[in-house]
Amino acid sequence: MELVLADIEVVYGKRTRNHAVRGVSLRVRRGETLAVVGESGSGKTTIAKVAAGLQKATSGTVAWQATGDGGVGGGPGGSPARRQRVHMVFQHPVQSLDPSWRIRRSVKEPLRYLGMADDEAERLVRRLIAEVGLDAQILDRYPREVSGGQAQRVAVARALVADPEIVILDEPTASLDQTVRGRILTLLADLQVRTGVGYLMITHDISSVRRLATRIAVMYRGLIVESGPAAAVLEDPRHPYTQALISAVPVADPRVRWDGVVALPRHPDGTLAVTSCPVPGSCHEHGPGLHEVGPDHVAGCTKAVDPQKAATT
Ligand SMILES: Nc1ncnc2c1ncn2[C@@H]1O[C@H](COP(=O)(O)OP(=O)(O)OP(=O)(O)O)[C@@H](O)[C@H]1O
Repeated sequence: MELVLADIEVVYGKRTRNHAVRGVSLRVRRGETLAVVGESGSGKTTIAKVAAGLQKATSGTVAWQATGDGGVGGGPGGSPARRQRVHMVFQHPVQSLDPSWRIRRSVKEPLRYLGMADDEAERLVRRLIAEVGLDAQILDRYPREVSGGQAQRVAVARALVADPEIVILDEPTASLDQTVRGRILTLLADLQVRTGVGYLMITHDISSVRRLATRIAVMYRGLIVESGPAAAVLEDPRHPYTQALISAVPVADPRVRWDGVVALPRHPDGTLAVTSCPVPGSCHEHGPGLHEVGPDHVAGCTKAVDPQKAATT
């Protein structure tokens, strides 16, 4: 199955209208990881919430399409009674768990919601807790009694317990230290191989992108300005904004985040002053639209600058 967002617009506020997302289209397939990257305020979390059904789009559609991989909708994959289509993992794992519930209850909740009998739910919960590398004893604890890394493993177990098609990861490792971050990324990658789950990952963290992404969508001021296979976008970025983002992060230092730390130069009106931009200031509103720059690789720049050419002009 494929989650398809088409032409999503989100405008916050009635009086002071904030056009947070402008005509965004994307798709996430089972077994794939789409990383949505871009600086703070570019609309990534809003897109994640729309995809998860937690935020209504002002216009556009969110739909599931069959891809013939036997997912939800009567195919051979999994019992529909155990299936949830989409689940979200948030940035702050401890805060995302109800403090008054033992871990067992939090992980079991999606199954209870689906009406599963308690003994079957208990069996599944124990299996998932083992799969995320935790001891079953943790089920009797409260969130305040576990570490941030353990809480994120619990959140991943809870996200996967109802066998979703897609898990939305909103900055899944941002609040964790470097070592724990690496382990959670390994866990997410393993679970994807084992279950075929698809990930829509919102992140600032370039090491997460390099590690997990099969596709990358780059957002700038509510627009997708480039998207394509991860290797193509990382190695041959074509939009000046993507080029600026990638060149601003030294590859050798995975601790450097893709945002906040990176101060990109701006014009007084807030648009980016990217030196390789061929038509500065032309991308204010809906931009020039996306066009193909490589196999399955699109960029929304009038010239979709060739980095080598840009360097010599
Ligand atoms: N509930 C809300 N009400 C009003 N404006 C909002 C709301 N949520 C987000 N916004 C605005 O929408 C724009 C996009 O925000 P969003 O959180 O989606 O961006 P982001 O790329 O996820 O940023 P960050 O990385 O900081 O979370 C921003 O201008 C933000 O201020």
